[in-house]
Parts: sequence; C-alpha cells; structure tokens
Amino acid sequence: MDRLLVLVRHGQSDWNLKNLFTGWKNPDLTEQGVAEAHKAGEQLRDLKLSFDVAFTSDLSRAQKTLDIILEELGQTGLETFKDQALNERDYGDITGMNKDEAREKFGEEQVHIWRRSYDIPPPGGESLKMTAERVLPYYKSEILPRVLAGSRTIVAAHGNSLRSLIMDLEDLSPEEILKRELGTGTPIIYRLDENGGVVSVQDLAD
Ligand SMILES: O=C(O)[C@H](O)COP(=O)(O)O
Repeated sequence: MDRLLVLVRHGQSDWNLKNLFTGWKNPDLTEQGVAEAHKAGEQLRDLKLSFDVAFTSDLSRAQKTLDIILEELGQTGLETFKDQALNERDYGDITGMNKDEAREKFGEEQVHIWRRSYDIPPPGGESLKMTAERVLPYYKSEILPRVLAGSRTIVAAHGNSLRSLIMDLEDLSPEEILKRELGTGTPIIYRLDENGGVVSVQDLAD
C-alpha cells in the first residue's frame, strides 16, 4: 500500500516579501509565490504523483498554494479539509513588525529565540511547542488515519506548523528542528509504514 504524505509550505506571501512577522494574518501570495506554487505542482506531476485527499489551514496563502498545485495536477475539486489547527504559529505582539527592525529593537539573539527556540513564545504568541500542541492532535486524529488507510494525502500549510509536524515525524530533538528551514512552495514527500513511521523522505529543495 502507498502511504503517501506530501507536505508543502505556501509560496512566498506579500508579508514574506516585506519581511514582516505574519503568523495568523492573511496576506496574499506574491507573483513569485504563485510561480512557486505552479512549480511545486509541476514537480509533483513530473513524479507522477496524485492525491485522494488534501488538508490546508484557514489562511489563504496556504489554500491558494494548494489550489494552484491541484490545478497543475488536473485535480481541482479534490476533497479538501481546511482547519485552523494547521495555521502558522501565532506571532502575538510582534505580528506585522519588520524582522530587521525587531532585531534592532530587541536584539538579534532575542529575535532568534522567538523565531527558532522550541518552547519560548514571542510575547502574546505561540512557541513551536504550543504550535505542536494543536497541530499534532489534528494530524493524529484527521490526517494520519487517512494516510494509513491508503489515501494519498497532501498538506499545504506553513513554516512553523509544518516544522512542528516534521519534528514529530522525523523524531527530531528541539536542537535539530531549530536548524530546519522550509523553503516556500517546496514539497517534501514522505512514505510511511503501517504505524505512521517514516520509511522515506524526499525534500524537493535538495
Ligand atoms: O509567520 C511568519 O512570519 C513566517 O511565515 C514564518 O516566520 P519565521 O521565518 O520567523 O519562522
């Protein structure tokens, strides 16, 4: 049985381009982001992959990325579940702030801790651990059972909601996930065993 799980971070958004902390805000894809989504769809098509079910967040940059990918695969109208459990990490009070300006105001090290530490949240926002605490229950109750039943599954979501899932899938330590950067619009292809363990992983960025 093919237990296929493809994860893809949304294409570049307007606020990625402007270098702003985005979190739960809802900017659109840029032209480059749209192009990245088309490329992701082409890459999956070239690998002759298709899907039985899709999952995405409540935010339009991820939904549009998924729509474009499905269009490239000739699969518009595929059964799709949208849920805020897959939303980006909430950046709290620093949402909307420029990342360079935040470094000037709070210091390089503090901003790095907010962005990449495991369990220290930005003020009023979510740490990666808190993000995992909503992503993983949703993954385990809604997504994984379908993958294990043989439904070929694609998940279009966000840098940190996907990092929290990848940490669990690949059994990474807080130190290891710290260094894991996900490219915009770049699919990662997993094949799972009957218990949900990873048999193979192919990051199309490599
Ligand atoms: O929410 C954001 O600003 C980005 O999508 C992810 O931010 P990060 O690169 O700080 O994890």
